[in-house]
Amino acid sequence: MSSRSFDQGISPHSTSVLRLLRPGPRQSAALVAAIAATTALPLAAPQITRRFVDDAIGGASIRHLTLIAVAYLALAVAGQAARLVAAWLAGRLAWDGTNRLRERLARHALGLDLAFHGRHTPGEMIERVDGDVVAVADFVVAFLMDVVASALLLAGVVVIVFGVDWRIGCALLAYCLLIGWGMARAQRLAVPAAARSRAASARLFGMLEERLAGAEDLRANGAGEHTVRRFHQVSAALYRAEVRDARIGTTLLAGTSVAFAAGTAIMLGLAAWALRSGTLTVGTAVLIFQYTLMVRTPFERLIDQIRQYQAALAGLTRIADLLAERPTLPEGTRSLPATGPLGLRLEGVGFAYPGDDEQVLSGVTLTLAPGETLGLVGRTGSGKTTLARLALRLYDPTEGAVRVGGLDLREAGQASLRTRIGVVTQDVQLFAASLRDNLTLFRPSPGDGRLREVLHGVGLGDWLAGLPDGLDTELRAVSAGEAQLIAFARAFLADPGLVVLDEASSRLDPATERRIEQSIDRLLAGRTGVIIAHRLSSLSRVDKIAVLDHGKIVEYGRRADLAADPGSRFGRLLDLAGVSR
Ligand SMILES: Nc1ncnc2c1ncn2[C@@H]1O[C@H](COP(=O)(O)OP(=O)(O)OP(=O)(O)O)[C@@H](O)[C@H]1O
Repeated sequence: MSSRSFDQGISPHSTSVLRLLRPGPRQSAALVAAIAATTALPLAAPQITRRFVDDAIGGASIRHLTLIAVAYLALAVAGQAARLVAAWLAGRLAWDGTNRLRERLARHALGLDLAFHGRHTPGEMIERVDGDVVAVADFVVAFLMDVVASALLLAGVVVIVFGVDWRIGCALLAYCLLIGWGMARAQRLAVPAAARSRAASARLFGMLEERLAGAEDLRANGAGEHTVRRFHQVSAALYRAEVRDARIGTTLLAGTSVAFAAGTAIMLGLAAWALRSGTLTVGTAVLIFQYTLMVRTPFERLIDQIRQYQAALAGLTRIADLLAERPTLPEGTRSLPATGPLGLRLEGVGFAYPGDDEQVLSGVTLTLAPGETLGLVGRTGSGKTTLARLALRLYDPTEGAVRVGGLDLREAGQASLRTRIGVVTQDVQLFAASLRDNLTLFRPSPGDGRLREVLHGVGLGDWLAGLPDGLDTELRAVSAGEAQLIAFARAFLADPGLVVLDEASSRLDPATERRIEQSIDRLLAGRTGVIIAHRLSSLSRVDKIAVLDHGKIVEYGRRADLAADPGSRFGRLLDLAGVSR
């Protein structure tokens, strides 16, 4: 692997990623020393063998020969110890670097806006933040341990043999170059087969994951047999790819072994020739033989790293691309009013999702005074959730402006936005963590007293009392209703001035529904609210109604006025549901 191929493959962004993996100066110095020892100690071993052989032939005493043998043993042990220390140091370096990089990527990914996350699945992000990072870090360790140490060892062997006999040195150098060239070429044959085998394996796992996730639907619809047949086909494709990969691998291994054996025989022949012509001693011939044997392992390691290098380079590029992603929503610098309810005003708002031509909202104008509540009504796909997302500034409108507390949301800073505007979605995300962490979302707790008070406030007092470890209980099986109430409790804790509420559309039991209704009333008291209403009963509490149809407001006004208007859509909706106006 030449340094040129490294330079060609690594972009400036990737270089900045590698900088994150760089160890401190003391760690680097220790590693350099350990790698130097890992290389130098094995290089010294054949010198001792030469001495032993020549001295033995020269009739040295048993004591003298034993001492040389002990020195040889000590050298071997020291070489292994140095390798262990270097591997440990390189491992530490990789772990530290991996953690730094993973943390940086996770923070970066969390800071990117919804438009980005809409384009990338959670699985893809996990692969980036974990899989790619590990591939890169592993390569860094392997690079230091295998590439650097192996290259040093090879160079050392060639230099030493040159010193012994320049003609044999030349032959060894030519042999190394030939073997290196041959192995690199052979590797090129192996890489596509290995890639095909990995792709087949990814397909199998992707299919398994998807089918297992949908197991309930598949069984309910009697699609099990078809799924198993498909599974069989994908497994067969993996088998074929693996067999091909293994066949190429075995052939290459056999070819490499023959090439090394031939090379060793030639070097041995040269040494024998030099011995006969009297230019070498027997010990030196043994030394050359041993050095020739030493070239095989570094070569194999180097060649193996070419394959790892491809994977690491691909990972590195993807990591760098992710780090180069910038939030598309520029951060404002102003703050929303710190206390009290916040008014909401949409002025001629139009919106299309990034990369999508479809106009999801157009010409939406409405006003909510501080403390007022708005019920958003409309058929599925009419744009209710999208409108809520704009009020939370998860996206910016493509036309018009969204103002909260008099401030255009584009001018507001993230911190103020996230504390002053709260959201409760129907898709409540609970984490495998304690109830306390689920309430505070891992932020410093405002105190157990306050948490208990809020849980009582949303009607979860009895539930809390029944939990084995109270606030420290790890949340596992939580019902949909309880999850909703926990989400209300989160919103209470943040004490926002504007609350966006996407009501649960699924049916809950009457008792839970009542508790949720009560919690909504408490949450909205003294706050401005936008409710995406799925239950008409929720609309009894709102001040205003906006009916959305295909992204346009087709009816908007005070609830009481619309209910009283015999021709209004809202009135007809109430009539249809049998709810009194
Ligand atoms: N992330 C997205 N990217 C692209 N288009 C989207 C995205 N989310 C929603 N849409 C599209 O925007 C339109 C409005 O969707 P939206 O979810 O706002 O409707 P909704 O009224 O909330 O529907 P529901 O009542 O089913 O939740 C739909 O045509 C939908 O396909």
